[in-house]
Amino acid sequence: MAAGAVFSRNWALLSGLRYGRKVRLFHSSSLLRDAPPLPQASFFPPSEGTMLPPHSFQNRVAFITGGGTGLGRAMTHGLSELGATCVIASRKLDVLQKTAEEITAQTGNKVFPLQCDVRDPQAVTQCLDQMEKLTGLPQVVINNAAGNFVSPSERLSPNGWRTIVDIVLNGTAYVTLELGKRLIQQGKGAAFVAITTIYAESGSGFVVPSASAKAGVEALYKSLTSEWGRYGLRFNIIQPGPIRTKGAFSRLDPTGAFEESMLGRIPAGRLGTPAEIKNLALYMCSDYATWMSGAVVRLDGGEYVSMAGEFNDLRKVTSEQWDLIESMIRKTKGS
Ligand SMILES: CCC/C=C/C=C/C(=O)SCCNC(=O)CCNC(=O)[C@H](O)C(C)(C)COP(=O)(O)OP(=O)(O)OC[C@H]1O[C@@H](n2cnc3c(N)ncnc32)[C@H](O)[C@@H]1OP(=O)(O)O
Ligand SMILES: NC(=O)C1=CN([C@@H]2O[C@H](COP(=O)(O)OP(=O)(O)OC[C@H]3O[C@@H](n4cnc5c(N)ncnc54)[C@H](OP(=O)(O)O)[C@@H]3O)[C@@H](O)[C@H]2O)C=CC1
Repeated sequence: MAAGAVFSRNWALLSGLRYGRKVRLFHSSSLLRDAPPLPQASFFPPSEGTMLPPHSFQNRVAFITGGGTGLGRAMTHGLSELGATCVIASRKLDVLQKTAEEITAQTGNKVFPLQCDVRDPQAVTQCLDQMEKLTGLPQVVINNAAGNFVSPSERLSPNGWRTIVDIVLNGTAYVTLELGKRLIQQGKGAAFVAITTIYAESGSGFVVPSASAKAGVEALYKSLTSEWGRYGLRFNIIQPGPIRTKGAFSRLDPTGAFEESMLGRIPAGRLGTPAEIKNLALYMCSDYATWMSGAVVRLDGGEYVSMAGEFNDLRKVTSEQWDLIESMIRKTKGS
């Protein structure tokens, strides 16, 4: 389908019309179904299992911000399954407790929930004090907590900007710097991973605070790679493409109108899954990746390069149209 047609259909959706019916404009609406994957997705089925050998994180401690939901929960589950004692931290203690209980019951390894708003440096210090008492310092640190919403930039208030930058950039900095200082003082090494996104590199309209903050996180991690390698600390970055989690899609595509055009841009023809991020994060933090530091790995089914290539829309040209185009090109003589 032509890009214009997809846009018109999305626009009709935003106006409350789909397939000629009025629908409620909520992400959770039963009428607003998830867009189906494209046919080529059958070549690229996601694997849900955990990739590394059993016990890969035995006797290790992992600290995961935002570990109660979405991608953070998947990474916590994987680490716990492979033997790690996990500490998960975010604002909503009830959500953390439920996740911690469920994962502990499934894996037999302890998951500790700690309440912490990463925007508050004092809360971060207190949370890490509590963790040190419970488990000691971690060998694995995943900075995954984030806030985001789509909004025209002219509608952003200073507090809207500050909220996102505080969670994403300042929160990651408070956690990373405080843990780094403690690890250095105790002479202990660790693997840090930050979850950013594909538009940290390109920037993106309508998510400007998030794009700015994620770019800052990448600069922070690349800088510390150089400075703190000598202390046994390594830093890597994952840039996920779109993955349907409630936290992300309720704030980035609340009507469900844009999922179809997202899929059209992804050469693999489907969204990513939390398990795919889990397996990459676990590899990055494992003993198989001790030479990996300062890496930025994009995991997006090819979406980023597909959006960037000038001529990529020629995928829509039919074989008959190519016959015409080719004959026109071949008829051209000289410059
Ligand atoms: C598709 C591929 C790329 C995808 C990338 C995905 C990246 C992600 O980061 S997805 C992660 C999404 N998850 C979350 O955002 C979870 C946490 N989010 C939240 O808790 C909230 O959404 C929020 C970030 C807003 C923080 O909540 P909090 O209660 O602390 O803040 P509020 O008091 O509600 O709001 C603070 C100010 O922001 C303004 N604001 C909130 N929403 C909007 C909006 N939709 N549009 C414009 N402005 C908004 C709000 O009005 C406050 O400002 P002010 O009124 O001036 O006080
Ligand atoms: N899903 C996607 O398509 C993509 C996601 N990402 C990134 O993946 C990561 C996970 O996102 P996802 O799982 O989708 O979304 P979620 O909303 O499920 O995850 C965000 C987590 O951050 C926590 N959090 C938010 N604010 C704070 C705060 N102030 N202090 C501590 N914790 C906080 C939330 O917990 P609580 O509410 O309890 O505080 C929540 O668990 C994020 O870094 C996001 O930017 C990147 C690209 C694509």
